[in-house]
Amino acid sequence: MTMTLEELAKTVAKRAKADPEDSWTARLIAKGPEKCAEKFGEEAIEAIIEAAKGNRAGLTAEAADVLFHFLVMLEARKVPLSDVMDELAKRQKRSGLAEKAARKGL
Ligand SMILES: N=c1c2ncn([C@@H]3O[C@H](COP(=O)(O)OP(=O)(O)OP(=O)(O)O)[C@@H](O)[C@H]3O)c2ncn1[C@@H]1O[C@H](COP(=O)(O)O)[C@@H](O)[C@H]1O
Repeated sequence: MTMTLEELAKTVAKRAKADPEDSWTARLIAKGPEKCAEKFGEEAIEAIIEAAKGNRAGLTAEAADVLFHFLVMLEARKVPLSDVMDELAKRQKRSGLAEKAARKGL
């Protein structure tokens, strides 16, 4: 069983409109975009800790939390996942090092 980020983003958009009594997504969204961003940051730190420890199972679980809360943060600010993917697609023709060098030249 696998799922795509696009599928999860659709679930997040749907659950954002649910009753906060019944949905973690709706509860977070109801607290506002700043809280959603803060929660994403907390989950990212938990993932960093597991990565630093070399705990693969822990990192897998925390990475899932990061991706879910990343999508909630985007939903809270109404940034579509497709815009993020389009931004990545634009970068596909250029290596990250070349992009960094070009930015330094600005
Ligand atoms: N993928 C997730 C998902 N990942 C994590 N979480 C929730 O995120 C919350 C994280 O809370 P906490 O930080 O308090 O928990 P913690 O990270 O264990 O932290 P500690 O308290 O242990 O330090 C938990 O309640 C998890 O259940 C998620 N909640 C929902 N989803 C997806 O969203 C769908 C809709 O969920 P609802 O919005 O709840 O209906 C679900 O069917 C899933 O597909």
